[in-house]
Amino acid sequence: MQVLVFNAGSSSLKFGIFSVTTETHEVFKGSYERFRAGGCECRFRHGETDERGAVEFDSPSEALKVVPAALKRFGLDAIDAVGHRIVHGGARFTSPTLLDDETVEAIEALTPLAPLHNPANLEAVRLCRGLWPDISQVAVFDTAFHLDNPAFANTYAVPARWRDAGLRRYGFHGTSHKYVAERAAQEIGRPFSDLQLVSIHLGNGASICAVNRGHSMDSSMGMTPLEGLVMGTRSGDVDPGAFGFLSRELQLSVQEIEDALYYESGLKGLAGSSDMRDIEDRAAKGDPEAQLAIEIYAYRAKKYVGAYAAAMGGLSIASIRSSSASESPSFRRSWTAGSASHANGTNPFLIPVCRGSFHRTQRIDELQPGKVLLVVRNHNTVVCTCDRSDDHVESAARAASGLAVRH
Ligand SMILES: Nc1ncnc2c1ncn2[C@@H]1O[C@H](COP(=O)(O)OP(=O)(O)O)[C@@H](O)[C@H]1O
Ligand SMILES: CC(=O)OP(=O)(O)O
Ligand SMILES: [Mg+2]
Repeated sequence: MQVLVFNAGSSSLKFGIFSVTTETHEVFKGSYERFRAGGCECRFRHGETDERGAVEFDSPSEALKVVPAALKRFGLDAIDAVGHRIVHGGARFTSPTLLDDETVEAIEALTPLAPLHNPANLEAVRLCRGLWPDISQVAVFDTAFHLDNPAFANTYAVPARWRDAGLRRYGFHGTSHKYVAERAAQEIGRPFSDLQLVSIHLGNGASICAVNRGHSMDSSMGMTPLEGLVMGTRSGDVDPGAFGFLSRELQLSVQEIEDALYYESGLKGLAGSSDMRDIEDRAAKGDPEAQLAIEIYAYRAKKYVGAYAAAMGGLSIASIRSSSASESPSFRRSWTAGSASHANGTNPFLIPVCRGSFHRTQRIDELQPGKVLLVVRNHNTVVCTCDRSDDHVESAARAASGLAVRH
């Protein structure tokens, strides 16, 4: 079965064709990213072909329209099912779901809780439903993995009437965290259900998940993908007291504050660009603003790792799925800063929060681009071989093939 999969993210459009039999095998991988006014970068990989180029689209939505032609050019337009990564599935979507008018409408209703994502995800759904009305379209949800988080982790300490209205924590990047955690367990040959794992996902959106003995226990994102880590354009954690301050001092409306937290904050707010590659270039030339932005970004992530290790009562593995971790020397310096072992280049951030010592830790500067690093306590360290862009899409391909067969 040939499955087309879309991950229409906040800063990129990724898609792939999977051949799904007993094994799931990616036969084509396409992406449009680094959108700027007037253009973006594209890449298509198929067999021996690895084509890179610059094209004129200035948004993922523009790029989406040419995907069918790109697939046709590679002779890949015979499709049996389509899988879509959908970011917010609310409390309703607990598992992969066939898309029809009613489910699409329900996902659309969740747009206020994921304004950067659900509209982009649904554009891909609409395009595919228009092109292939008779083919099963399946959604997999970032939120589903976290839906059984314990109440002490997913409840905000706010008035009951707010909670009754639906104010609660969800968590995102669930397909990625689950995929990486399962692969981590496989790599070290231990049951998933035995491990206390912290999964660190650093992309344009970024989150950390405590995966406790096979289940998501907590994650740094909340009701929306705005809480938690510093991201490309999103602030992550900010004192809620900021709303009153900004309203009184700068006379900003709720909408203005929310827009700034989603679109103008994070790395962009700190250093003028949302892309770690730009900031790394400037940091390497000694730009203090860029250096501080990277320090803040790394520091916030490290804080969550420590918190989750403490919350789970231990830590077997930390995994990092991140281009910045693999390719930004300033990030790696900040990540290992503040530790006595810094001098020998190990990645010691876990030591203060773990009992015992590390048998051996992976040098973070050995992390290969596109790979996931696992830091394993009392085991030989393993670099897991999953590609950083496979996590959401592979989950979607499996789900789509399963549901399409049953449909
Ligand atoms: N070579 C690189 N070096 C440093 N950072 C990178 C590199 N490639 C990508 N990044 C960072 O990762 C982000 C893209 O993450 P990704 O997860 O692919 O996007 P999305 O969150 O839109 O799916 C970029 O915005 C950039 O900050
Ligand atoms: C949920 C989220 O932040 O997704 P992305 O990383 O694709 O922006
Ligand atoms: Mg992403």
